[in-house]
Amino acid sequence: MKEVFPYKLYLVISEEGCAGRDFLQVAEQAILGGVDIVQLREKKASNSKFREIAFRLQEVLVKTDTPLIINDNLEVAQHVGAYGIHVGNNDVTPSQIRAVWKDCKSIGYSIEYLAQMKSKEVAASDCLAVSPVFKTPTKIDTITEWGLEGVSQIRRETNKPLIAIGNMNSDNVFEVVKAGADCIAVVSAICAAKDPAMAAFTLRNQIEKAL
Ligand SMILES: Cc1ncc(COP(=O)(O)OP(=O)(O)O)c(N)n1
Ligand SMILES: Cc1nc(C(=O)O)sc1CCOP(=O)(O)O
Ligand SMILES: [Mg+2]
Repeated sequence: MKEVFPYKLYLVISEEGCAGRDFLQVAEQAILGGVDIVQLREKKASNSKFREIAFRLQEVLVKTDTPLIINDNLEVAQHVGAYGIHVGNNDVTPSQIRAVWKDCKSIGYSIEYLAQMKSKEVAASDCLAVSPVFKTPTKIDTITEWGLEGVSQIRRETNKPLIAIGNMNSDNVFEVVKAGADCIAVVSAICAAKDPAMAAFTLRNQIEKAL
């Protein structure tokens, strides 16, 4: 049987986050290096701009059959025919998404409190983000810094695929996977790297070593 979420290295990208470099080239290079799923996270774009950027990214991703996840925006996700969507506690809920987007292949949901684990929203999700594993300047409106013990604690509560996010880098991904993560999601470790392909390759190697 095909695994629902076989992905190991998850790039979260925005046009602005690539600091002047062409974000499509960054995505392309990252995939060459070992990224196998990409999320477009455009927090400030209008719907029409978000759609336009998503279509451009989708054109790059289809060449390698790499799934596109849209952050937050259900309208954009459906419009571009994305693989799935990622949402948190202040967004449209996984159960609302499930009710209206019948062929959505992946709903990701951020876990910020342990109490969420018993919720119907976790039940409606396909994969869960440990949000964040470590504090990060890339996203400062976070609540719990889970740490390695938090990853293991959430692991014990679910068999759903766990995505670790927040300050993930080549020095810590090995132990984060050992603690129970199935997939590592990054922004800076790839988007701010001089060589995104090499950065992805190094991260992927560490992940594979830990599995
Ligand atoms: C893979 C992944 N994990 C967590 C998040 C954070 O989602 P959320 O809590 O909704 O915060 P914003 O990204 O919307 O600011 C994510 N986007 N991706
Ligand atoms: C998009 C996002 N979500 C987070 C969460 O904790 O839910 S942390 C984050 C940004 C991760 O960036 P970096 O890899 O640069 O630390
Ligand atoms: Mg969100």
